[in-house]
Amino acid sequence: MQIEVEESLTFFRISFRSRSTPKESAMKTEEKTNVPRVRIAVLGNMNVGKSALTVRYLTRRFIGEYRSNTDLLYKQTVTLDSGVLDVEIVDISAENGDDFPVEQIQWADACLIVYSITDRTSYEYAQRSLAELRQLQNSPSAYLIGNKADLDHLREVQETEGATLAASHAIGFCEVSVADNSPSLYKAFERLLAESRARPVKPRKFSVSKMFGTLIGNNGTRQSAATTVSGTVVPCHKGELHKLKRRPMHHTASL
Ligand SMILES: Nc1nc2c(ncn2[C@@H]2O[C@H](COP(=O)(O)OP(=O)(O)OP(=O)(O)O)[C@@H](O)[C@H]2O)c(=O)[nH]1
Repeated sequence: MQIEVEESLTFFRISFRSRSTPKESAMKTEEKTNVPRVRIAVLGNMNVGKSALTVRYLTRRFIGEYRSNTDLLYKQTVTLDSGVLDVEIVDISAENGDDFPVEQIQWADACLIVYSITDRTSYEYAQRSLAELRQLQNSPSAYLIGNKADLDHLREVQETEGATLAASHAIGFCEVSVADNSPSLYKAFERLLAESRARPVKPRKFSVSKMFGTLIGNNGTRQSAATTVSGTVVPCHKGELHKLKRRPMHHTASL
């Protein structure tokens, strides 16, 4: 089954409307003043599950086929134990070729590098990406994820290989199954958010004209301390993302 992006977004928008009254929305806007922001780039070869993983984290849902040949920017507000955080996640389309997406990575405060344990080529892509990342000045913090752990019978990459690669770059690593809703996925995001939490910022104006849809919160199965509040999805065409400058990172010990 293939779900086109816009169909999915319509679904999310409907769900969002039932959640807040205009008064509540206004209050949320006010509360958002000075909300810290963290930007995450999700990087990996084609078909490793980048979109499924991003949507799973933000909505707790698994979308089997999420077809998009452009980068998608997700904006979401999450509540962690220590407070509210604006999270922006760019799901980098691998269909734009093999070039390392420097602009997207420089835009981000943190980078999730994903491969599939069933696809050695995707592991090699992750290896190259980590090597490229290391070359960048002021490179974002990173985390390595081996996805599709439910397909152990098709495994081409051993867990120790992922762990060794991550250790050689001094970053975190876990294997997950986005399909099976592995709790480790949420821990990976939370660790990245904790490492990359941005400092408080001035209020921002969201571009309604660019707002293609709305992502909703959870489906009642709370997986972690993070609770999704509201969000938007913005398709980012090549060259658009880097116009948004990265703000200086503000590291905190914990959220
Ligand atoms: N078995 C299994 N399939 C998964 C898992 N995660 C994603 N998939 C499937 O893998 C395929 C690719 O998932 P996507 O999320 O579209 O992957 P992507 O990396 O965004 O792909 P591109 O858009 O090509 O860059 C889809 O058929 C998903 O249903 C998982 O944990 N287990």
